[in-house]
Amino acid sequence: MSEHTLARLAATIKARRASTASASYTKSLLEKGAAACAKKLGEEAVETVIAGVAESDDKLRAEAADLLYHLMVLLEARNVPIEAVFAELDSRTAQSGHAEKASRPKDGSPS
Ligand SMILES: N=c1c2ncn([C@@H]3O[C@H](COP(=O)(O)OP(=O)(O)OP(=O)(O)O)[C@@H](O)[C@H]3O)c2ncn1[C@@H]1O[C@H](COP(=O)(O)O)[C@@H](O)[C@H]1O
Repeated sequence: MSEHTLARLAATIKARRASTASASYTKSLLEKGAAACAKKLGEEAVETVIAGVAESDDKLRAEAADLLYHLMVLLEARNVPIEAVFAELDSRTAQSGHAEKASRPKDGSPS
């Protein structure tokens, strides 16, 4: 799993919205609207939490994959590009780098 995996999945989900194929779970979910997609994401989040507390690593991995998929579907339903989420994360990394530098003593000695 990488940023590219998520970007590829986002592109597939977007393509499913425009698809005329009837047998797409993604398309049927998107057609129900953002509120239904958000509800589904909430269910998957709860399942992931339960797996994180009380189930096997395999189960947690599977639930985490479901959770990411449903997050991507919600982003598509709301027309929020995954690249905007990546940019948000990148800006936080940059900010925390600045915060680290700012908290270092000016003479460079260890704190
Ligand atoms: N990554 C996923 C993916 N992860 C989870 N899911 C589906 O999400 C659902 C979540 O599990 P549940 O047990 O809650 O499902 P359910 O009871 O069948 O669902 P509901 O009726 O409650 O909505 C399952 O139906 C899974 O198949 C996914 N469905 C599709 N994809 C990918 O999305 C792309 C488009 O797929 P299609 O929509 O099938 O064309 C492809 O690349 C797929 O691999």
